[in-house]
Amino acid sequence: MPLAVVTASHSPLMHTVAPRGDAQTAVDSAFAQARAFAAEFRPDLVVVIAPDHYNGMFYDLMPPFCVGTAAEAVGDYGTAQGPLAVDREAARHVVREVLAAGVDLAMSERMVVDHGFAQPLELLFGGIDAVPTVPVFINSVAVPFGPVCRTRLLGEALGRALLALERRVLLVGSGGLSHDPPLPTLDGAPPEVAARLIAGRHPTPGERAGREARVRDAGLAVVAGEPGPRLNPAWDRAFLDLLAEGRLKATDTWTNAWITAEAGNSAHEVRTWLACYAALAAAGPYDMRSSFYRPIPEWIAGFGITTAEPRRNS
Ligand SMILES: O=C(O)/C=C/C(=O)/C=C/C=C(\O)C(=O)O
Ligand SMILES: [Fe+2]
Repeated sequence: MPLAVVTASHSPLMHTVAPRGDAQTAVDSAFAQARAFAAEFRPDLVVVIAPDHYNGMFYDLMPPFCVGTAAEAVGDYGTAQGPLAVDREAARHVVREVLAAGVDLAMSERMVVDHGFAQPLELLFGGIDAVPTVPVFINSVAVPFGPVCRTRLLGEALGRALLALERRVLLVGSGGLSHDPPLPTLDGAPPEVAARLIAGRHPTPGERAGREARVRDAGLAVVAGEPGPRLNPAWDRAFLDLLAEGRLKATDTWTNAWITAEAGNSAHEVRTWLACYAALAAAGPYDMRSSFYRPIPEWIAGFGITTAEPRRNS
């Protein structure tokens, strides 16, 4: 049974900061195209691969990869709060098979997720609990990271596990591309920030509002004419080309320091895209069906959306 892929950037600023020109319309229409692709594929399982931003995963125990056999969204940046419709049996199958393939990953019976998971579920399917889901977390924010090839191998193992299910599985990758939004780092953090990064679960509504306001203000500063964090459209386009041409192994030589220097601290979120495409490649040659890209400084994001499916016999 087939696999298919949709990947999309997410942004906490998407619904609160208006970008210049026609960027909003262009993004809306690219999402409409991705929605139509997903609807036509008729998935009976959606595997969402996404990062977290210190809402569910903290430095008290930070896994590189984790599958949720049950999951709840915190409801940040205007996304819904509540349980995801996790397909528990499929999630447990994925954990078993990926571990058996030699790729270590954690499992959570109470995974907590944020807008990284919720935004694509809402934008593609209309809600966080609208489709049977297996949530797969890839740490893309909390350094240190393992080598990029580990993510590719995770994707390959995931793809093989999903093929064995004999279901119509849509993989959704969330995050990237080049971007560096304001996110605290543990190194050099003042004690109260470090405490939040280590175990900042259940913030008060005031604390959450403060965090969200800081990110929104960064976007509004760009709207007001400040330069904002650097994006790297050339790097983003090269990554999109690499995916379209199936040259996934080329990322094995990428170092984490190089990714950060070229594309920003949060560019590591492209690991979610790499895992999706590696999973799809496990089913054989594929074709990218659509590829949208815009640098959107007001959202502090090189913003991309792609769709892909196995190559059809001609
Ligand atoms: O300041 C904080 O504690 C949290 C900041 C965020 O959650 C920022 C998120 C940014 C993205 O998800 C992005 O990919 O741009
Ligand atoms: Fe993010």
